[in-house]
Amino acid sequence: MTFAQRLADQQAAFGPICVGVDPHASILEAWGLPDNPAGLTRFSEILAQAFAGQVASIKPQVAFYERHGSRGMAALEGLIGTFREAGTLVISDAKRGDIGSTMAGYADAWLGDGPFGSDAVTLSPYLGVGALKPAFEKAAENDRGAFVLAITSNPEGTSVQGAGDPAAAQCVLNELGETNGRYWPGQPGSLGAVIGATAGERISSWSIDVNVLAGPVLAPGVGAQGATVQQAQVVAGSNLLCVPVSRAILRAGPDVTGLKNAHSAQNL
Ligand SMILES: O=C(O)c1cc(=O)[nH]c(=O)n1[C@@H]1O[C@H](COP(=O)(O)O)[C@@H](O)[C@H]1O
Repeated sequence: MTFAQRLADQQAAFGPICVGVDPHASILEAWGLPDNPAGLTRFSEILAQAFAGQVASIKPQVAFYERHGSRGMAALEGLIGTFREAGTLVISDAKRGDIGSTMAGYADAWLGDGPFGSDAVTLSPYLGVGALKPAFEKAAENDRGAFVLAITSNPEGTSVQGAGDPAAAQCVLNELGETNGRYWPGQPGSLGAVIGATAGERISSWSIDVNVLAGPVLAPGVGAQGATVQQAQVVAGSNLLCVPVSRAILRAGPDVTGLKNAHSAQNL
């Protein structure tokens, strides 16, 4: 089954809120855990108790594992394996992007069957959407997905993403839509876009058509960055909406019931 279909099925059962797994030093401290690989492992165990098999998806931000070197990355491998075994989709937030030949290495790492193999990965299109082709091919071959940055939740992206007419962000969405149509004709594609829940005004002022994507939209920015789930619904247009929420959920930890309630409170 395609990633797009699996995401739709999971969200029909559990709702569109994806648990953002961002173990900032301050979150570990608030949870009474050390800022080291053992702390990350314990953090993952608590998250698994609260959410494995009980939410549609999680989005681990790999930076917070990378900062602890190989033992940090081992904790990430454990997290990915535990959640995928429980049937929860894992969207690894690695924001990769490089020339095609190098991209093939990233595609193997994040969309293959190795230790970081995930259901989907986030990608950056600055080297060109076409340069990401090895990841798109791997996604099609292995029933995985990708979310490519289009209009990010932070204000600093505006000068680059809004440049040109049509805006660069529209060009990214157009190329993704064409590629979805080629790999997954007649059905929703598994190549998604990242469109911040905070991006409503930019979408209007740049005259962006998000529906050309015909794939899922990952809309971060809800909670700590000030946007609401209703704003996220607007930016996704007619595409399937997936809403990652990190700090606004994790702040309720380490109490497992508190975490579950914080997830439900955001859900539609
Ligand atoms: O790709 C992302 O997930 C992402 C894109 C974007 O435009 N803005 C954005 O905040 N993110 C990520 O989404 C998460 C947001 O975290 P919270 O603001 O705590 O919910 C972080 O992991 C960010 O790296």
